[in-house]
Amino acid sequence: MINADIRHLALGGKTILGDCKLQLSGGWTAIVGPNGAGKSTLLKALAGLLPFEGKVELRGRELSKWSGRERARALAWLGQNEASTDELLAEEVVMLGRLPHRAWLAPPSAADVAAVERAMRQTQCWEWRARPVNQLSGGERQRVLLARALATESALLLMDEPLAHLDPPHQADWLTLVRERAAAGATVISVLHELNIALQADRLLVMDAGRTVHLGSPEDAATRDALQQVFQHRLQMIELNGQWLVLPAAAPARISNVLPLHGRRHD
Ligand SMILES: Nc1ncnc2c1ncn2[C@@H]1O[C@H](COP(=O)(O)OP(=O)(O)OP(=O)(O)O)[C@@H](O)[C@H]1O
Repeated sequence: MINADIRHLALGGKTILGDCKLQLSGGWTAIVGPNGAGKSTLLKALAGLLPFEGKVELRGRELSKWSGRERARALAWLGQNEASTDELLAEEVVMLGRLPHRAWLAPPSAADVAAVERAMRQTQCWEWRARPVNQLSGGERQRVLLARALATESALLLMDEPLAHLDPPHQADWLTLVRERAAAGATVISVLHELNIALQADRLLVMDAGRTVHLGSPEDAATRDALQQVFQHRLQMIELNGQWLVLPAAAPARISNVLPLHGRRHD
């Protein structure tokens, strides 16, 4: 459903991306890599928010040929540090996700209102729908922005650091939501710093120095090798009950003391 070949992207006269390729259809893909690798920039390019040399195709048609409205319906975007909607009420922010579905200046339809309520209940922010976003905590605000993305009901969700400010129970809720959307046929692509959450994705897209270096399942040893390589072998990777976990290599390896006998390491 999304096919990209970004040959060159520059910002401020500096090359940021080169040789970024991906082809994804369905499922959840986590983009991971070191600071400055170009993860956020790649996600913005996939959303059509930055110019570049190369192409991004959605459903076989170049993104640059989609109208703004078609694009806004086709993909939902959750960015980092969005402050432009701070003066609005939480419910108004989520309703922005329905704009691409509405006729010019038309009031929200019953379907729009229902989609907003559904999304706000899914991210548990319905209770504070009448509060201005600038009075919410970081995690509460993030849940409103996530609801806005969900309310779009797009088949493609692009999320940059969606877990920012979320506590562990809400991170787990986000995982459930993403899995539900992927099971319903959506393609979810998220930039994640939390490698332990990223390792639960269907696929990891590993980036380094402005390039995509590997795309594969967390279960594949080659994917974990790519992770070790881009993080300079500074990860301890441990398999616990069928799930791979990561610790910074500099941290004391105390978890090995509590590993069951079948625990495996991938250094
Ligand atoms: N507007 C800009 N002008 C010039 N350079 C930029 C601009 N935006 C980003 N960069 C640079 O592009 C590179 C990639 O940035 P990007 O935010 O995509 O990385 P990232 O992998 O998401 O990083 P992080 O993990 O630190 O969030 C960085 O070196 C950054 O300094």
